[in-house]
Amino acid sequence: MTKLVAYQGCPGAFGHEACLTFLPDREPVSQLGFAQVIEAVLDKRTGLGMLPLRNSIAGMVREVESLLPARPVTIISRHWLPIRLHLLGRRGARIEQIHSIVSHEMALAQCGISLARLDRTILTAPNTAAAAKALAEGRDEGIAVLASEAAAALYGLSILQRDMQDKPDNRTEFVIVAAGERQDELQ
Ligand SMILES: O=C(O)C(=O)C[C@]1(C(=O)O)C=C[C@@H](O)C=C1
Repeated sequence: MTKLVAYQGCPGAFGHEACLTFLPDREPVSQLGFAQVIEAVLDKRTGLGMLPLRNSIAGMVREVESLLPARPVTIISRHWLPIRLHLLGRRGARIEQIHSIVSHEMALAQCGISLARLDRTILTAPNTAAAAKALAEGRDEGIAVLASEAAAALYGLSILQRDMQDKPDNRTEFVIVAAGERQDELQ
């Protein structure tokens, strides 16, 4: 049976990249939110869950920080993933046309300096890759998203401006969680 790991978002999300990087032998399973990642683990639909806990610029991921002690899951390992955030637009879009920038609130918080310089309307999305997918499926050339290079390639978006993060060594600590406290019961 294929071993599974739950993550929040869709392919191209940093949670997805964390699964491919730190658990390459497991199949990543997309979940809508962080709470659903934990429920997937507790319901035994996946053996493990991958959750972002803190970022070197933006600090703690508050929702994950409060969920972890509230549910019967154990952190079995911790890993830092480098995070590069690029400004992505629809193919052919130019940066002058952009009126709004959309991303996950943690990603937006990592790019405060570049965003202040651009001075556009800021909108939040549940996930960086979900924002990229919605942009690709829509029609508005005035919207850009902050997301990964993998998301640009997956959803056919153009990179309008590279490396929007405030510091070049930006990184997020991901935790791998399992149900209960016994590591030898993992599926
Ligand atoms: O939106 C994503 O792509 C995520 O995986 C979530 C998340 C987070 O919640 O911190 C993960 C890593 C980055 O710090 C930005 C966003």
